[in-house]
Amino acid sequence: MVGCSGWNRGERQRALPVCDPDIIPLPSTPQADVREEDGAHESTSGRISSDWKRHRAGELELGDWGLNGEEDGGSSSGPVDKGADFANYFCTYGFLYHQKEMLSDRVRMDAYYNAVFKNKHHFQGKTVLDVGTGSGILAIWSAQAGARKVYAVEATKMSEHARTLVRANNLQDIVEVIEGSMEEIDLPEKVDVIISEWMGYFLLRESMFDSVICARDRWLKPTGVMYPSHARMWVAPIRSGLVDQKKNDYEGAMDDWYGFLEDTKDYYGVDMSVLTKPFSEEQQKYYLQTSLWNNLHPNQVIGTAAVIKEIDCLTVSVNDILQVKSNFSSVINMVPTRFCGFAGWFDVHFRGRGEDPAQQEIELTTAPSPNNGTHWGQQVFFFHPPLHVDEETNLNVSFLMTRSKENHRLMESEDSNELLILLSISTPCKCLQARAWLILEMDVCNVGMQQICAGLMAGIPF
Ligand SMILES: C[S@@+](CC[C@H](N)C(=O)[O-])C[C@H]1O[C@@H](n2cnc3c(N)ncnc32)[C@H](O)[C@@H]1O
Repeated sequence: MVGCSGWNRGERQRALPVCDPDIIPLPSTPQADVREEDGAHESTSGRISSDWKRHRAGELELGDWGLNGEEDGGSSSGPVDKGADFANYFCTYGFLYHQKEMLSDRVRMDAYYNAVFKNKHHFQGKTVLDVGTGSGILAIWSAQAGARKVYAVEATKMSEHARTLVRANNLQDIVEVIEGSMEEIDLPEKVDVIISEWMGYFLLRESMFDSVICARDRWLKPTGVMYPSHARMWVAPIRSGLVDQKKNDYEGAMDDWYGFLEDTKDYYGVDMSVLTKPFSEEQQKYYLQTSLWNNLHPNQVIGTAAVIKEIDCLTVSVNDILQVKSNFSSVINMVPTRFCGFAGWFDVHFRGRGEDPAQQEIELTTAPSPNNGTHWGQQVFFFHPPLHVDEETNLNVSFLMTRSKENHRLMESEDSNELLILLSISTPCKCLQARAWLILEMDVCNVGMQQICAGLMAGIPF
């Protein structure tokens, strides 16, 4: 089954992802601009087109691109079904419009450009492997920075455009574009540098880092350098007007349902009201409690941000990223405000390696920013209803995010001490999803309760 349009309702809900249409929550949905009470502006607009955001959110179906599941982009690997993997993940990377969206992300581009050209010593006379070269941009920069040889591996037909671009820039003697899956191709030699832009939403979505790890273990020399070299995941409490919009949307869906019940009874003689509860639960699970993509303004972050995962790209294993587990504290640092949920984002660093460091370290961050948003934005998890909190309220948070197995069920949990909130985001990418628990314990004299616990279960896109 390729997607499922059953969830489409205007622009609010999206097709269920391909791999697990029955149980996987909806992808994050770019929302309309909403203004907070204090004027904070949550924008999902900007440089990045909605098609791109929808792609990275995994929302587009094959039909949207005029492809069918039989087409083979030369793309798959391992145990993942090749057709599904191409349909879910690789197909859109084969389009120029789509590569252009990444190439138009100035924060991303400036970071990689500076990382390469301010650290030419890592490239001059060296061999480089670009994992997932796309248009070939990172391979071309590597060659321009002085690399002796660059292997540019790309799973999709974008490899043909990359080859054309390499030739047009007269770098064909240095850059060799190889069409194929990183896991399946062979190189004639080991390399000094692996460069790749593998980061998905909330860092680990897309599971592309698995391919980079595989490449590193097979092809990086013992003295080799990773670009980027380090990555971190962050979480922080937020306020947001979108929480009200989501609630209104949910109530609108229920009003619509009641109208539908009346019509069905009046016109067709069948009383469907017995389905009201499952319909409502479906709406809650797959819309109300589904996390979403957003570009937050920094003043919507209402407490200290915490690092929940640190990755050394040189040493990390796939096992290390199957789960993200963290206990952290956050202190509300804003005058009485609404605590609507959490936002997650990431940064990566280009530091070289211990004995061969960068001359100039570069950071690429996707944190909320007034004017330097990225196409990654932030992933937002809401509570319903939001809580009112005072300055200096302590939040003690346990975070557990696990890459899901195919067809796993969303977890349910009952605990009398906990208010369980199920939030979910989803991905069709590589048939891998994840779920996350976020247990929130608050020091809540300010809100007049002893303890509030919230659980979060999310299909985090890996
Ligand atoms: C996020 S894009 C980055 C493209 C380009 N490097 C850039 O920075 O603009 C990732 C690219 O990697 C490719 N890719 C992902 N996994 C791959 C794999 N296992 N083997 C080969 N290519 C892969 C995708 O098709 C896509 O073109």
